[in-house]
Amino acid sequence: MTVADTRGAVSAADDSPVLGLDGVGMRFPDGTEALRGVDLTVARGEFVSVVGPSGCGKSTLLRIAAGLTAPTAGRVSVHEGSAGSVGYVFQDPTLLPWRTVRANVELFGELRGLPRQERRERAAQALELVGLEEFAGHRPGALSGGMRMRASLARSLALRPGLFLLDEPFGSLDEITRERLDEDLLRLHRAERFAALLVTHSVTEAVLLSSRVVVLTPRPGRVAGEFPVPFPYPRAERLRFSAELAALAAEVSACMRGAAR
Ligand SMILES: Nc1ncnc2c1ncn2[C@@H]1O[C@H](COP(=O)(O)OP(=O)(O)OP(=O)(O)O)[C@@H](O)[C@H]1O
Repeated sequence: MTVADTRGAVSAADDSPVLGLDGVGMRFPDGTEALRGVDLTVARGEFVSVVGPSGCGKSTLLRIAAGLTAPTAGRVSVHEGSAGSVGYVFQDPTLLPWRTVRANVELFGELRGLPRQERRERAAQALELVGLEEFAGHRPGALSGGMRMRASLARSLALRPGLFLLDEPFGSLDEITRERLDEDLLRLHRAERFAALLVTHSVTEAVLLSSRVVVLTPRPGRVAGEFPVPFPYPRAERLRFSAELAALAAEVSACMRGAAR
C-alpha cells in the first residue's frame, strides 16, 4: 500500500481503480471462512457501499482493504499515485481523551512526521470542513456523540485521503444525527473528491450516499449483486424520502433477502 502525503500525486491520465480486490478470500485460523472469491473495485472519486447480513464479512473486507488483515486468498491492490493517503474511520471515534480536539486531529500528521506548521494548517482546514472550528480547544469528553464522530472524520480528512474506508461510522448515533452526518459525508465527498468504501447496515444510507452498492451473501461473503445508483451528485436532502430512492433500496433489499435463502 502506498501512503503519500499530498494530493499532488493524483494524475489526470490515471484511471486505474484506487482499490482493487481480486478473488479475495479469508479463512481465520479457527476455520471460520468469512469471505470467498470477492472481486471489487473502487475507481477514483467513486463512492461504493457494501451491505449484507450481519456476520457476512463486511468488516473483514474493510480491514483487508485497509491492509490491517492479510487475506488468505486473492490479491488486494491500492493503486500507487492515485490513492494518496488512506483514511480509515470506525464506528468508535477512538479519540484520545486527554488531547484537545485539535491535537487529536493533528495526531496522524504527527505520527507521519509532518512539520508542525503543516499539521496545524491541515487540522484547521479539516475542522472547518466538519464545522468544529469552535471546539478545537475542547477535550472529546465535552463533545456530543455526533461531534466526536465529526472529529474522527476530521482526523482522517487531515491526511487528505485519496481513499476513505468507513466501517459503519454512524451506526451508534441517533437517527437525526446520523442523517446530518450522511449529509456531511456527501458534502465532504464532493469537496475533497476522495474515493470511498463504506460498510453499512442501512440500505437507505447506502443508496443515498453511493454511486454503487455491493451486496454480499451470508458468510462466507461473496458478491451477490451490484447496483449502480443513477442519482446525480450533488444530492438533495429530500432524495432520502423520495419514491425513486425507496424503489432502488427495495431492489437492493430483495437481493439481500434472495442471497440469504
Ligand atoms: N479474528 C477472527 N477469528 C475468527 N472468526 C472471526 C474473526 N473475525 C471475524 N470473525 C468471524 O468472521 C465472520 C465475519 O465477521 P465480520 O465482522 O467481518 O462480519 P460483518 O459483516 O462486519 O458483521 P456485522 O454486520 O455484524 O458487523 C463472523 O462470523 C465473525 O464471527
